[in-house]
Formats: sequence, C-alpha cells, structure tokens
Amino acid sequence: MGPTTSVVRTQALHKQFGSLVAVHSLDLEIRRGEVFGLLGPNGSGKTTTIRMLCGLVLPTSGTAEVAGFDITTDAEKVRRRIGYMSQRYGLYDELTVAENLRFYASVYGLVGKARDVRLAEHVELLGLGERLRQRAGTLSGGWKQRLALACATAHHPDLVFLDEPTAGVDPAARRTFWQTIYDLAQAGTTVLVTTHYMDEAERCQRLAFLSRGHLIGLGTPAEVVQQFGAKTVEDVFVMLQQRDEQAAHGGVS
Ligand SMILES: Nc1ncnc2c1ncn2[C@@H]1O[C@H](COP(=O)(O)OP(=O)(O)OP(=O)(O)O)[C@@H](O)[C@H]1O
Repeated sequence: MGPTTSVVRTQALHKQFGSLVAVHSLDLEIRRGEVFGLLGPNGSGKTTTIRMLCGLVLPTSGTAEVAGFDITTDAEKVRRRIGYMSQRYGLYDELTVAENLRFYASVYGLVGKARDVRLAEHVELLGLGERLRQRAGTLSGGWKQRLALACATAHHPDLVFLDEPTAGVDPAARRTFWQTIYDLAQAGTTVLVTTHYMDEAERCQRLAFLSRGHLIGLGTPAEVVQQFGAKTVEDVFVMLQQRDEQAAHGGVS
C-alpha cells in the first residue's frame, strides 16, 4: 500500500500511563476513503488511540502518520487535516444551520470565497439546503446529527472521527445518516468510527478489534467474525468482553 492511499499508518504505536499499557505496539493502516470501525470493550484503548491520532496525546514510543504528517512532530498540521464529531455534537443552538457551518469552516481556517464555494458543495452533499436558515436548537435529533457531521467535515478533512455516530436516533434517520457517511467517504474523506453499537460496526467496511490495548482482530466484518469462529460481530464483542473480565479476575493487568 503506497503512501498516497494510506491516511492513517501506525508503527508499533505504544502508550503507557505509568505501568498501565493503554495501547500496545499498534500497527494499523487505514486507506483513503475507507469507513473503518475501531471496536473494543471499555478500557481497551480506543480513546487513547484516537487521541494520539489527533495529535492530542504523545505516544510513549512508536510512530504514526495521519494524512501524511507525523503525529509527534507535526501535530498542528495533523489537527488541520482531521475532523471530530462527538456525541454531544458541539452545535450552537442559537445560530442557524448556515451560521454553524460558517463558524466551523472559519475555525478550521477556511475564509472568503473559498469558504463559500466549499460550503455550497458541502450543503449539497449532506442535503442540508432546505434547513440553512433554521436555528440549530430547533432541529430534530436526526438533523442535528447531520449538521454536526457537516460541521466536522466543513474544511474537507482527510479523516473524520465519529464517536458512536447514530446513538439515540430512530432507524430511518440512522439509515439516512449512514448513507451520508458513505457519500462522504466516496468523496474522499476517510471515516473512523468508534462504537459499542454492533449495527454500526457491521456497516463499516473494515474493523479493528482492540482488547486490553492489543490489536486482536482486523478485517471486514465477515472476516473478523470468521477469525474468531463466531456467528456475528456482536458475538466477537461479547467474547472479548468475557475474556477481559476473566483476565481481570485472574489479576492480569
Ligand atoms: N490519562 C490517563 N491516565 C491514566 N490512565 C489512563 C488515561 N487515559 C486512559 N487511561 C487508561 O488506559 C486504558 C485505555 O483507556 P481508553 O480510554 O483508551 O479505553 P477505551 O477503549 O476508549 O474505553 P471506553 O470504551 O470506556 O471509552 C484504560 O485502562 C484507562 O483507564
């Protein structure tokens, strides 16, 4: 896989907090335009991995490149090339949809005509045209989510992180939202999803399973299920959780 097709590339990426190994020597590549899921039980190292990939936490050892920039030496450039959509959305309720979009685009350094052109394309891609003048606080959950995704990707990042992206919305809105995620990926933004919802996991093109900081499964949902001799992604997840609990009771750190 050449450098042009890889948006995330980690080599022996390692993070310790004192004696606790949160992420253990992680080797991972995520390709441009992929919808990639990072899964694992509580405490398995997902958040720490993402914080390192965002340039917010320094690794103890190992390296990672995001969008071609080193997370340790070029963290500022990394941060300009990524977007993040949290479960809390970070929208300004008193501002309209258009104002929220303009605000986020400006924060990420887009200004003037370039910003207007970019936002017009983006509004079209995310289907927000009919809501531009509505205040964000009055939108339904599904529309808020779509606006939050639009804000996180207004600057056309190479990579966007989505944390449990469709938690708390109805099935129809979920389906529409996932279609938007695929559209974004198709348009060149790589999507990294962390989730505990197995229906979301199954919609990802590839998955990485972490357990106690170790990468222990990698592939398409079907491949991962096969690797573990399981029937569903949920079975894999439950299996890992039980394994973690047994290890914890056995006193393994
Ligand atoms: N700043 C920190 N200081 C000390 N330990 C930490 C710190 N951040 C994370 N940890 C520990 O590192 C391990 C991995 O945590 P992390 O938050 O990355 O897991 P996670 O998979 O994101 O979990 P969750 O699904 O609960 O969010 C845990 O044991 C956690 O307690």
